[in-house]
Amino acid sequence: MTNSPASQPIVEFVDVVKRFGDFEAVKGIDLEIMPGEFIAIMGSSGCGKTTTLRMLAGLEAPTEGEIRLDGQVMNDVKPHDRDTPMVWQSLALFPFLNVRENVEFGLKMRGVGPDERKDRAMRWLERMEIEQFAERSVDQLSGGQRQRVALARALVTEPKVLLLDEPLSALDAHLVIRMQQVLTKLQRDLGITFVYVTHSQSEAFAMADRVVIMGDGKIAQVGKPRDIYRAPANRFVAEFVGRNNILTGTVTELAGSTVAIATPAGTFTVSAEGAALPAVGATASFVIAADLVHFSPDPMAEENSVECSLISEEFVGSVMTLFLESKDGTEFKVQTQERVLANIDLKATGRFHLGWSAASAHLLGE
Ligand SMILES: Nc1ncnc2c1ncn2[C@@H]1O[C@H](COP(=O)(O)OP(=O)(O)OP(=O)(O)O)[C@@H](O)[C@H]1O
Repeated sequence: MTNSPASQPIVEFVDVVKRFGDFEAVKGIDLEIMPGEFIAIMGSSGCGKTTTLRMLAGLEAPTEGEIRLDGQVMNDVKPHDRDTPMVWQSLALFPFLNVRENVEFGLKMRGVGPDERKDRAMRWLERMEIEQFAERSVDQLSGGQRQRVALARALVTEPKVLLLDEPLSALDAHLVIRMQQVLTKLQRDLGITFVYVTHSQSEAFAMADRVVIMGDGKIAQVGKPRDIYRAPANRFVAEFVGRNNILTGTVTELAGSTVAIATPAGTFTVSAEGAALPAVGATASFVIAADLVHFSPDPMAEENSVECSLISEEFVGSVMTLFLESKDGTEFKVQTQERVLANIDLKATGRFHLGWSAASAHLLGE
């Protein structure tokens, strides 16, 4: 468990670079993680997220920069001398040990005696609700049960930081949701810092306090899930997060902190609150989250509006996404609850007016 004062980061990356030969996999990252935070590192394949986690675990050494744990530089500390166990997709449970022995393993390595080992392992198996399988061989367990054994094994030594590398990616969709709940509850109850690598936005956004978006070996944005979704820092993050409309045009007017941008689909106003104001004549991009776009078969009194024809619709759970196109061919996405559409015959209506406020549009940085 952590003894760090809450205001001191438990993990610090200071200008960390990792090169494999000539190839730079991690290109100078700075990141502070606070005690008790649930951090998700997210990005597409090859962006360097696993390498970042492996450096924190001590499985790779940084080429440049410093990694600190609780204020101590860890660059040359071996994995087993760190308080940062890792749980990953393939689990790496020992097939020749039973469930309880797997959980006891880390304690045995630390010289804890057999009675205490057994007690502590059993407590963790109970906590993970798998104590009835204690004497079973690990290959007689389901995927979800194995995942719980792996968690119990990592947590039995009461680490300061738990590292998780795509731990749910081999599980069925329904089990993923169940294990997400188990993990978030566990993290809250224990107050341990979790650093969780995933390529899945839904996993990252559902569980993490803050999400780190990585692209091409660099950190593109760090923030709360909601802030990343509503206010992506740049086009890369906006595209990665998806479910939004990204428009680009020329700045035609500045009025206070509102910017008018002429795009092929029309001229729209965007709030530049908190962002650097672009110059008139400059090219600028902005994003409007699909769920902040209103729509109606009739013209609307909104700050921004555009007429579109409906191309297709997608229905997932109770959420409906409409794909539309303005006269010039710009695509728009609108997301709404299915019940809102209950009284509209989409196909017969065909054309819709979309509208949004300047405040719900967000100016993108470089
Ligand atoms: N040991 C290694 N030797 C050479 N290149 C490596 C090594 N490990 C990783 N890389 C390269 O570094 C880059 C980043 O790899 P990393 O595993 O961190 O990506 P990732 O974001 O976790 O991707 P994925 O989601 O596919 O696991 C990749 O281009 C990868 O091929």
